[in-house]
Amino acid sequence: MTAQILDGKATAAAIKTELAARVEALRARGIQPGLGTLLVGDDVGSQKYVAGKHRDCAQVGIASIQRELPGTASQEDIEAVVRELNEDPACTGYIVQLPLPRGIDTNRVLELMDPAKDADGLHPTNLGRLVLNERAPLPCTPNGIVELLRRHKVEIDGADVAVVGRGITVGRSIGLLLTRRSENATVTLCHTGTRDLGEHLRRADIVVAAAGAAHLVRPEHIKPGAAVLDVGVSRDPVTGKIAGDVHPDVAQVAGWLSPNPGGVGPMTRAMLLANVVEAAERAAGADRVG
Ligand SMILES: Nc1nc(=O)c2c([nH]1)NC[C@@H]1CN(c3ccc(C(=O)N[C@@H](CCC(=O)O)C(=O)O)cc3)C=[N+]21
Repeated sequence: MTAQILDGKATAAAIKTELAARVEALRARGIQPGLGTLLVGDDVGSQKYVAGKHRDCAQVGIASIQRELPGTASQEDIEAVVRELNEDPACTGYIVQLPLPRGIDTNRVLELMDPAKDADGLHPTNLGRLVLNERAPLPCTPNGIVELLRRHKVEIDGADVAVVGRGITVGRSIGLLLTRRSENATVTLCHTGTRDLGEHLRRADIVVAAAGAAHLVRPEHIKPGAAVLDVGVSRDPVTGKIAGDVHPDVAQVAGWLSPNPGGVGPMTRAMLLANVVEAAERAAGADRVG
């Protein structure tokens, strides 16, 4: 038996179709959602990601606002663009593409963003709201993972989840989503200081591998039938090829496996669009109340 595929590409396409209908409804009321991106420097990978986000926007009817600064931009230059995007009514949500160049205080830039326009769901205010169970844009990758599991009817309620990696964008925030009453999972956060990673992985019904360590999660770590999500991206030091955190042979043991690429990545992008649409809907609702 090989694992069933958690098909992020197809699921993201379905979500985009749903979002297109919501955008259409907003536009019928005279509201045009717009996603802004701020890209600093000329990293080819970052340029590619940002271009992909604008392509996604075009597909669902969201307008694009593209801002770019050279890699030599100062803290003040970057903050000036953030202030502009905060003020721009055409921009209903935006992201500052990470990483920012060396020497830039990233947290100071992110804190300057209007939390109501935070399409990544990673603004400190919004992470705080998540802790407090208040409505807020949700972090895109964790939200994409939950949505991918839901739409494949993988049982989350009561599941033991092992998360590998304590990065801000995935590891540290996904437990906040999965332990809400609506998801009801039990979550263990593993990291490089975890004494016996295998012990935690072997008891997990769901494994989220987000460490950025090539093929760290191996078939002998996986409980037969478990759902495994491969979030990591790293370069194999030997072959130079891009590798996920999950060894390919895990497919022989797992019940569900998200491919990489084609799994969590497209879901992250779909959830970014969802945050933009929701922010525009929220703003429209606030308008109505006056
Ligand atoms: N403010 C900010 N927000 C981000 O969300 C953010 C960021 N900065 N910096 C960089 C990382 C990386 N990231 C990816 C999202 C989707 C794919 C994705 O869809 N990948 C395709 C691969 C296809 C391709 O390479 O185009 C897949 O997994 O199938 C990849 C990478 C978001 N990031």
